[in-house]
Amino acid sequence: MAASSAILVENVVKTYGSKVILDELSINVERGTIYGLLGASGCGKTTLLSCIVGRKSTNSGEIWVLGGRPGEKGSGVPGPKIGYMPQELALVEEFTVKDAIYYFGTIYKMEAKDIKERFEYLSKLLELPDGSKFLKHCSGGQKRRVSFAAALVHSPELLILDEPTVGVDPILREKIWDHLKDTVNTKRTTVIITTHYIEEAKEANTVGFMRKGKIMIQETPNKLLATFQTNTLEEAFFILSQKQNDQLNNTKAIGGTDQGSTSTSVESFPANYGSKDALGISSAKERRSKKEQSVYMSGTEIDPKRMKALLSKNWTQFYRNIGGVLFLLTFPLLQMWFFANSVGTDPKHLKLGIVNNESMTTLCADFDWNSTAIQTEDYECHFRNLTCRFLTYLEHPMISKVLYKSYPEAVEGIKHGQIVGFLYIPTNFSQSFEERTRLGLNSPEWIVHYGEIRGYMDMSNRFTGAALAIKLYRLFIEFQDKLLSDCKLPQKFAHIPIDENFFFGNDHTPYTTFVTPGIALLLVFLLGSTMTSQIIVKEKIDGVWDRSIVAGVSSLEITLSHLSLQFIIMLVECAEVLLMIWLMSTYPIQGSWILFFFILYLEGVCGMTYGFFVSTFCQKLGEANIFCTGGYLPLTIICGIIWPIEAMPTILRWLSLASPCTMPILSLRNVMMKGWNLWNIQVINGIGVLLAWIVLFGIASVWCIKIRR
Ligand SMILES: Nc1ncnc2c1ncn2[C@@H]1O[C@H](COP(=O)(O)OP(=O)(O)OP(=O)(O)O)[C@@H](O)[C@H]1O
Repeated sequence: MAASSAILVENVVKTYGSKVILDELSINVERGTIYGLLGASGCGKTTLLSCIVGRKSTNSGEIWVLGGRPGEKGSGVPGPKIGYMPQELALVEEFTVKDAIYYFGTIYKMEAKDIKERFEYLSKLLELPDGSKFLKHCSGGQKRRVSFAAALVHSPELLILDEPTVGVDPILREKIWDHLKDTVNTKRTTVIITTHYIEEAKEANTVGFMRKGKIMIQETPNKLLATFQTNTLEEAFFILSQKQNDQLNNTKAIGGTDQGSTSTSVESFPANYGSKDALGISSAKERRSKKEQSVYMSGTEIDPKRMKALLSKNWTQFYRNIGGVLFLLTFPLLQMWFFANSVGTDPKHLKLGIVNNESMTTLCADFDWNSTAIQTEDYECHFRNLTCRFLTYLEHPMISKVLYKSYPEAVEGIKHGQIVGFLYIPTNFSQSFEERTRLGLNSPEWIVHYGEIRGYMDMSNRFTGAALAIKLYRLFIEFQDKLLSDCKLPQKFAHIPIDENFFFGNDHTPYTTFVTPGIALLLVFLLGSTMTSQIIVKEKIDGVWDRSIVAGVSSLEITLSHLSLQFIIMLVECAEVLLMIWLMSTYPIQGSWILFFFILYLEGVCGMTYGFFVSTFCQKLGEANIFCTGGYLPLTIICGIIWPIEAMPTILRWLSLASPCTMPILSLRNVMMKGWNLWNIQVINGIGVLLAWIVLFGIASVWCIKIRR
């Protein structure tokens, strides 16, 4: 009777974009009955069930479940009143069979002894694998039975089963139907079940035939067979489908659209169609706005028992995934090690060509160093064989000398990538250099010309070209220093007239020191965003997130349970990064280690909130990866560790400063190199930017969750 309706769906329309999935669909499921929802693949059965359990919102129409609207406060839906078995397995692969049943039992707030009893009962009934067997080692059919048991564990008032018998052998299938009929008869449980095995729906009290987003008919199986005078439901379904096609074609032929409802569905709708009054639905409830409904749906309750179950699930998932644990814990160490050993140190063994026209380089082997600069009694200095003397300065780990006979040969060497540059030493270099030194500003041009060594660099590789050019310049200054000293002249004349002095590091402070804070922050941001997005998107893909929500867990509980574990992982990862900086950096942290760690950790948390935001709109792991790594690359480019932000166009500079990395990098660098403390305005700015992004990503995530339902 109408008063006993468990589910009432009235003129529901659901679309995905412009595609109509549920087309003014109506069904009525009476309490204490089994309703078999049949239809071809893709006709919208799963979508309908998702709307009934509150997983999906509708465009229009009404849905009432157990006297309330799904998602409405106090309706109990989603919640423990429902036992939901989705089409996907929606189980945690790292669980054992027993873990899976206990997890759902706990979030349904069952006592441990009751869960144990039900587990034993369901193990026998559904022939579940051994309780200690890992789900990832179970067959597809075994997993489906575990999933089915998880929906039954708390003996719910309403069972919503999406193809529970797929992959189940015929004997067990019969057993399952016997169990369903038994619970319906003894406990007045209501069951709505979809199946591809049309004939097994004969066991249902009512069968609804669904096609093209509509219910063509809903009747008792016997009545259907009698009406269509067939022996099987399959034949009845076939006749009805043809009838619907004919009607749609006729409607089109007279200028209608195929969106109109078929007369079949209207005519054959049973008379005992439930009324909202009979379901005890007040008009006040009806007036409740959709907005209010969706606010509740986003879920803000926190229940300690459920939180415990969720935390335990996440922890089990984490530690049983050995590959994941190893990756998360070793990645920061490896990354920092790679960085410290590959960035900032001088290049080695760069091939430098030498064209020595002054003296054959082979003769340099036994040249006399002391005879290269001889001071006479009139305080003049005479140079001989300076080339050989200079070449001793090129015995340096960065340089590997390659001798060339002529200038054109050396040019060919550069062109063919055999050397990264070459030095050309003219004939009479020593003599010309002496004249040039002696005559100074009065030197004729040809003396200047022959008195200099010419360097040619391959700048297609700017790193090696520039590094070699700077090194040669410095080595020449050293060479000149010593030469002037041998000539008893002041060494300062060897230098350009600028006296360089340094604060916070010096001329030799490695590039690594400058770039370390940036690399560390970018790394933890990347780790945070990928870790959070991957874990959450995977949970959604597996269906565990939605299934937990249908079981009554709030989104906030799931989010918090995930984040709390990830906060701890991030703590360990940041500690690893700090340890590596301590071990490998040649420049000790001048400021507070605690402040340094705090900024690092905050950056990781910012990455996590970004990852969470990404997970709210990504359906696939690959998509989430693209957003995380795709966001990381521009951040790296504009954060100022590759090139100064002062060199950027104004708009880009502002964009860089507002990004979640640039200001925090400046703060961290200043804490490290200048010893700034928390009260320094630049440090505060860096922390402020991070906090602002954390809040922004949080707000954007909540907004995205709401609009995507
Ligand atoms: N998130 C989505 N976005 C766009 N289209 C979707 C989405 N989910 C489902 N659909 C489409 O909606 C239609 C109905 O899908 P649904 O899963 O409800 O069918 P079904 O009857 O349960 O099929 P099956 O029996 O194969 O499970 C399909 O055409 C499907 O491609």
